[in-house]
Amino acid sequence: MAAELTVAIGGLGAIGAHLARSLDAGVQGLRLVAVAARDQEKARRTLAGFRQAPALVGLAELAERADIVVEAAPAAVFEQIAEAAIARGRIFVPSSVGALLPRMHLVARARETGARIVVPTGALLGLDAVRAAAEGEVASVTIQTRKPPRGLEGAPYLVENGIDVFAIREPTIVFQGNAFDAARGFPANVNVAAALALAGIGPERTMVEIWGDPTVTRNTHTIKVEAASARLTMTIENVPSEENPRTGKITPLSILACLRGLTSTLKVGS
Ligand SMILES: NC(=O)C1=CN([C@@H]2O[C@H](COP(=O)(O)OP(=O)(O)OC[C@H]3O[C@@H](n4cnc5c(N)ncnc54)[C@H](OP(=O)(O)O)[C@@H]3O)[C@@H](O)[C@H]2O)C=CC1
Ligand SMILES: O=C([O-])CC(=O)C(=O)O
Repeated sequence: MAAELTVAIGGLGAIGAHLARSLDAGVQGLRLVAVAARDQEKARRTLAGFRQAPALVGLAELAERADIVVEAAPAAVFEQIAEAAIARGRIFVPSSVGALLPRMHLVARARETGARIVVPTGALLGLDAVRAAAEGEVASVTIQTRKPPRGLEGAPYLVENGIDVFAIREPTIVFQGNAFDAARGFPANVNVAAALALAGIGPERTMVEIWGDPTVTRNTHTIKVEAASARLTMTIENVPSEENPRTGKITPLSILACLRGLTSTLKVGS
């Protein structure tokens, strides 16, 4: 039987709190040992009913406590969590994947320390097929994201361009460009585009459209891939989570599935 891996989570919001609860309920081969949050009182309330409460520690300390460090915090504190985890040679599982794109030196650093960076599929789908296609020739990869306008609120690109999401009355394209620029302009919104770029042909060639769409109630992502081996068109319609409408409910579930894959005897999907 595979040895048990310990898990630490940075952030106890829509993703982190859900994931922490699931791990506390018991997952074969994984044990939650530490978490970090900003509001310590709120974190204590979240952890109050746990069967085995994890230690509440600072962001940089997560890496000292566990084999796997899951980042589930705002992109602004990504580096603090990532650098410590990679320096200690841990398995680093990022949620704020958009924050990884401009920091690819972390991958080189991980190579030196023996750390691994495991990007979960998150709120997206089909990264197994994209990775397979990218082993051969790929002509193009595009992703179209449609969100209820309030789910885009506060994105730096919209602020810089004077776009008021609350004034959007009909489906409106608010961004068109590559995944690198999308991640910079929408750091809390298009982690999915960043993950797609890393799975396939990179952030410069992966093209992104973002729509503010008052006709949708779900965060909807459609990927199209034109490859020598296959043509893929896939759509996922994510139910926004109560805690954070920008984040689809499937995200913590995807990370849990990813963590299970790190220890399970039977692993399905590439
Ligand atoms: N890869 C993917 O497919 C997806 C990725 N994401 C990304 O995942 C990340 C987390 O998302 P989500 O869970 O919805 O975010 P939330 O805003 O719901 O939660 C963020 C958590 O981080 C904590 N936090 C904030 N600042 C600090 C700090 N300085 N130290 C410790 N903890 C801190 C907050 O603490 P407190 O509660 O005390 O305020 C909160 O618990 C985001 O970057 C988001 O964009 C989201 C959806 C899909
Ligand atoms: O990509 C993201 O950051 C989140 C998202 O769209 C979703 O959860 O559907």
